[in-house]
Amino acid sequence: MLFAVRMDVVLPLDLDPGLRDELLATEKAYSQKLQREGKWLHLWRVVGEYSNLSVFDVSDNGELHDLLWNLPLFKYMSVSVTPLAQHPSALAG
Ligand SMILES: O=C(O)CC1=CCC(=O)O1
Repeated sequence: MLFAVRMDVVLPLDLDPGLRDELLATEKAYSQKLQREGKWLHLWRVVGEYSNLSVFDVSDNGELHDLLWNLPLFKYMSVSVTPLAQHPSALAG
């Protein structure tokens, strides 16, 4: 199942710089592991915002929920999820 996910990140201004660096490094490693596993298909920066648009390929809603819940930055994000289906006019699926 494919899902488009938008993540908007807001880090507290007073977040300890060491903790911030550690969180970002952990987030990067986590996302790259899921990309290598073929679960996180696309990861795009939204121009001008601390946000990304991503596409996930997972088995069901529960797997997506768990992947998102375990994002190291999850507590600093707003997340919106859009389930995707094939478009009948699409050349590539
Ligand atoms: O920077 C972001 O958009 C948050 C994020 C998601 C995966 C990652 O590595 O950073």
